[in-house]
Amino acid sequence: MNIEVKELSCGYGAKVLLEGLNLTLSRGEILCILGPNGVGKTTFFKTIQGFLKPLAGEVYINNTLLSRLSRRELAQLIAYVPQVHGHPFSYSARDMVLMGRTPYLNTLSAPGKGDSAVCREVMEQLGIAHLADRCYSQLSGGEQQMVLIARAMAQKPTFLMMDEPTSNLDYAHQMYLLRQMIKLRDTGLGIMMITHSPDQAFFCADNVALFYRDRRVQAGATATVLTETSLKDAYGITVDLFRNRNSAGEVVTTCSPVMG
Ligand SMILES: Nc1ncnc2c1ncn2[C@@H]1O[C@H](COP(=O)(O)OP(=O)(O)OP(=O)(O)O)[C@@H](O)[C@H]1O
Repeated sequence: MNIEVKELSCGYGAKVLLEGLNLTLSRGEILCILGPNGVGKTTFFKTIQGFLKPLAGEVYINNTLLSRLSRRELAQLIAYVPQVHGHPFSYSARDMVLMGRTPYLNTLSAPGKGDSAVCREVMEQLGIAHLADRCYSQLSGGEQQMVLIARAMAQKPTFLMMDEPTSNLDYAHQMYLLRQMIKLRDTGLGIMMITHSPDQAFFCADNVALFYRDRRVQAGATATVLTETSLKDAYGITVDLFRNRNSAGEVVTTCSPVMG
């Protein structure tokens, strides 16, 4: 089972942002998408989820052309965690998570006990069960972020797409979330995640796709794609990469910008 992108070009009409993109996300894999602001990462996500037509090329989900899948079929395969923004309605956090069950409900049917049990389970798994009765719009940005992730997990997808999921989280919650992603990856989920942090990619990604301003995308194993040269090329800043053993004995790569 995989998402396969073949010779994909995406953008808006005459505004081409990416060209000739080839990559695959398999189950049990984390793929991080990196690149400068405005380069087309979210546009790529919209294209993969069928909200935007490809300008050229194809997207296949489990060998089926994306355009052949219904919205319901797609929602049972791919869950999306958007960037946090205000929600005008006063739903409880529990009801927000319950919305993740929509792809499994028939028209006019309400969520049942099984759906509630799934929601309870994912909220517990993500450590946010205590937020269930709180009003979503009154939660902090980080708490809202975790609720949106729980909603996506309640969808019981094969693939999870996350747009900067750690942007509102404090340092401890960032690490907690990345560890959860690794656990979910190990249960067979395929995860595609946009991040602005090469360190996060080094921490959790099996593969990365680095988007450049000139429409190029370099995709492959994290250590092969993210180098001092490619990061300078993509972001225009000099960085040093350090490969060390941490106090737990794990080999880790970290990235440090060179000032001046
Ligand atoms: N509906 C639209 N029509 C035309 N251009 C758009 C539309 N939506 C976004 N854009 C433009 O497309 C470009 C890429 O936007 P996108 O949100 O994909 O970038 P991104 O790489 O996700 O950026 P960031 O890292 O800042 O979130 C931007 O210049 C943006 O203004």
